[in-house]
This record gives sequence, structure tokens and C-alpha cells, in this order.
Amino acid sequence: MGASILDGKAIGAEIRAQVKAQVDARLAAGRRAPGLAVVLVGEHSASQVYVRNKRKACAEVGFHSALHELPADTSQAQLLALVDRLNADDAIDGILVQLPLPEQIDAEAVIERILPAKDVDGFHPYNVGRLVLRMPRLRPCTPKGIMTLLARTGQRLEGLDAVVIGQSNIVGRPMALELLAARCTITVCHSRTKDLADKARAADVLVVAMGRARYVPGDWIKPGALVIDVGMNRDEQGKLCGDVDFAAAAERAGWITPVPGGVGPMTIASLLENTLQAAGLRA
Ligand SMILES: Nc1nc(=O)c2c([nH]1)NC[C@@H]1CN(c3ccc(C(=O)N[C@@H](CCC(=O)O)C(=O)O)cc3)C=[N+]21
Ligand SMILES: [Mg+2]
Repeated sequence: MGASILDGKAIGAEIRAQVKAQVDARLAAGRRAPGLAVVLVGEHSASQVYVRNKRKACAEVGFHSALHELPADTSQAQLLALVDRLNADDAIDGILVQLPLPEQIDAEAVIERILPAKDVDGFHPYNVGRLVLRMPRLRPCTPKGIMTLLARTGQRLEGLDAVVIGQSNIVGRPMALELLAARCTITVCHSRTKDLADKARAADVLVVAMGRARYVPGDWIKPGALVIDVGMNRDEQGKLCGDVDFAAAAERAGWITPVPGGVGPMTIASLLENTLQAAGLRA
């Protein structure tokens, strides 16, 4: 295997330790702990795993955290009323409404109702607009965590060809904006993209967020590339795997993230950083 592993589990733990040190300093200065509210509607089983990991991380760094579990048949009005209460709650610095939401709920309206200063997901149009304009405030957690991983390689990103596979509001689009701000030349691919393999093969930085188990084969990887796998899939054996064929890609990549233990823990580390930042914005 040629590639170095980008160990999100270890780097995420370092970031949690840094956040904890800042929380301790706040407390020592007589200020309150940052507070994160997580809202989970219905019983999406994958969401429950993520939510459990987020709560564990909050406890570790000394945040106040509040979980609001609402039934699957919660109405739009009820959810908006909860967001209004959390917006007004002085003990809460960050609000995260877990996606996906049940179909009776308009997710965009819910996201837009969150105060931008408490939008620790960075999904509110205000925060997205700031990212577009290169004046980022609260940045989407997965792309932010990926930029932290890329920085840890020590490689200069300026001028590299970056290819993002996936154009979601949560990962692909903000990822492309982050890479553009880092002065990469970006290509964003999606289900209508022609000659995907050729585009991937030209990538110095390849970020894959398409949600298909081991879809990207080893021979799509440019030798020496930085490969970031955002996928979280279960294979036929029920084993967690990414969108990239890890074993084959690791033969060619310069750096690669594993799944699990790559992007996932960095998403949570970024959420903690954002919540601390949000507490600073409100102080
Ligand atoms: N409003 C909102 N914000 C989100 O940030 C958000 C969301 N909705 N909906 C779902 C996705 C997914 N997500 C993950 C977080 C942690 C891991 C994570 O901790 N992964 C571990 C292991 C997970 C496992 O063992 O199953 C890893 O990759 O090593 C994964 C995925 C946040 N999301
Ligand atoms: Mg991972």
C-alpha cells in the first residue's frame, strides 16, 4: 500500500482536546459552557448513531447539550415553534436539526428559521452566502473537517486540480467553495456528468460524496492524489464502507481517508469548533 492514511479519528481527538482547553478557559474566566441543542425528528436509525456520537463528543469537551426527540408525525408548525424557543434560549449557542426530516416538513423553511448566529451546521442561506463571498462565518461541518484533514497533509493546495463528486448542499457544494477559496481549480461532478472516470483520473484532490458503496475503483485514482471518501454505506455483509474501493485506491493515492475513522469524526470535531465559535459570536 502506497498511501498515507489521513486518520480522522486521531485528528478529531486532537481537535476535541483543543476545544476542551478553550471551554476550560471560558469556565475559569467565569463564563458559561457553550450549549448545543440537537433536534431529532422520528426514528431514522442512522441518525440516532450520529446523534449519539455528537452527544458523547459534547460531554467530552464540557459543552452543555440538549437533545430534543420529536415523534415522526411532528408538524412543521411544531418544529418551527421549537426552533423559535431554542433561538431565544440564552443557554443555547448552537442548534442542529438532524437531516433528513420527515416528508411533511419543509427542511429549507426550518433551516431558514434558525438564527444564523446559532446555525452550527452552516446551512442557513446567510452562512452559505458568506462562504460564497469568501467571508465565511459558520462553515458546513463536513467540508470544514475535510479542509482540516487536507491541511494536515502539509501539501500546498494552491493550483491543484480538485474534483468533487456530489453536489449536495451539505457536502459537495460547500466543499467546492472551500477548495476554490484554497485556490484549487474545481470540477463538480454529479449524476449527469459525462466521462466521470476521466475527470476523476485528472484529480490531484478527489472528494467523493455520492453515497454508493465502493463505486470509485482504484484505476480512477491519479498516482499521488489526495483522496477523501465521504461515503458511509453498508456493503452486502453489512460492513461499513465508503464510496471508494479503499484497498485498490490506497495502492495509488498519496493520502487517503478510511471509512470509518476518516471524515465522520472530523464532521463531529468541526461541529464542536462551530459551537464554540457560535458561543463567541454571541458573547
Ligand atoms: N443537520 C445535520 N448535520 C449533520 O452534520 C448531519 C446530518 N444532519 N445528518 C446526517 C449526517 C451524517 N453525519 C455524520 C456524523 C458523524 C459520523 C461519524 O461519527 N462516523 C464515524 C462512525 C459512524 C458509525 O460507526 O456508524 C466514522 O466515520 O468513523 C458520520 C456521519 C452528520 N450529518
Ligand atoms: Mg469516516
